[in-house]
Amino acid sequence: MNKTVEVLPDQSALVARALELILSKLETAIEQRGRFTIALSGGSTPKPLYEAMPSAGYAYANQKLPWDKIHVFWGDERYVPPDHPDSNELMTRRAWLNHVDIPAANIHPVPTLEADPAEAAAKYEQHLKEFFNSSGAEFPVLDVILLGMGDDAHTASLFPHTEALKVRDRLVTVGNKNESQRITFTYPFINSARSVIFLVAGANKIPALAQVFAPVADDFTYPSRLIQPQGELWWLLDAAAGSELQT
Ligand SMILES: O=C(O)[C@H](O)[C@@H](O)[C@H](O)[C@H](O)COP(=O)(O)O
Repeated sequence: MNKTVEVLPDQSALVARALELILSKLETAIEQRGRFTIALSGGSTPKPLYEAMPSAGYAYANQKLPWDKIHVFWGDERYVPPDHPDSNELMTRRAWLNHVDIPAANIHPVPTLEADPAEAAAKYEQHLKEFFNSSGAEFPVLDVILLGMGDDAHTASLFPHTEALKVRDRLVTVGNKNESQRITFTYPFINSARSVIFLVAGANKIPALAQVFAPVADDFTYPSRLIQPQGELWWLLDAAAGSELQT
C-alpha cells in the first residue's frame, strides 16, 4: 500500500486538490484501459467536488472530459428511493451528473427499490461483476473509490461494531446505521481499488482521525482503519481536521 496524507488550507483547496488528483487518475485510466471507473461517496464534504466536475477539463488540454468513457458507481447508498432527499444518487445527479452529457448507461446507481436491502445489495454486486466481467474469486478493480469519514470513524456505510465489518467474501452488503438501512461496498472490495481517496474536513473529525492513524486501535471501533488498499491510499484533509495529526 502506498499511503499519502495531504493537509490542505481549507475545504476549497481540499476540493481543488481532489479534482486535480481525480483528473490525473482519469487520464491515466483512459490512456491505459480506455475507460475510467469511479465510486462516489455521499455526505457533505464531496458535494463541492461534484459541483466542480461539470466544468472540469483535462488539466493541460482544457478539453471537455470524455464523459462517454467515464463510469460512475456509488460506494454506499441510503436505502431510500432515488428521488428521496437522503439519496446519495440524487445529490450527485443534482450537483454533477445532470449537468454533463454522460450516457445514462454510464451511471450505475445502487438499486433501492427492491424487496429489501439484502436483495438490493446482491443485485448491485451482480451488476458490478457483470460490468467488470469478473466471475471468479478476484474482486473487480475500480480506478478510484472516493470515501468520506464520519466523526465515529465510519466510512462508506461501514459503521462501528456492525455486521457489515465482518463481510469479507462479498463486494456489497447491507450496512445499517441504527434504524437507517444502507447498502455499502465491503472493505475488502474497497481495498481492491487502484486508488482510494478519503476527503475529510472539519475539526469534528480530529478525534476519529487520531484513532484511525494510531499505531494500535480497534478496527471494528474505528472502521476507517480497515481501508488498507493494495493500491494507493490518499488522505486529503483540510487544516481544521488534519493540522494536529501525527502521521
Ligand atoms: O452516505 C454517506 O453519508 C457517506 O458515505 C458517509 O460515509 C460520509 O462519507 C461520512 O458520513 C462523512 O460525511 P461528511 O462528508 O458529511 O462529513
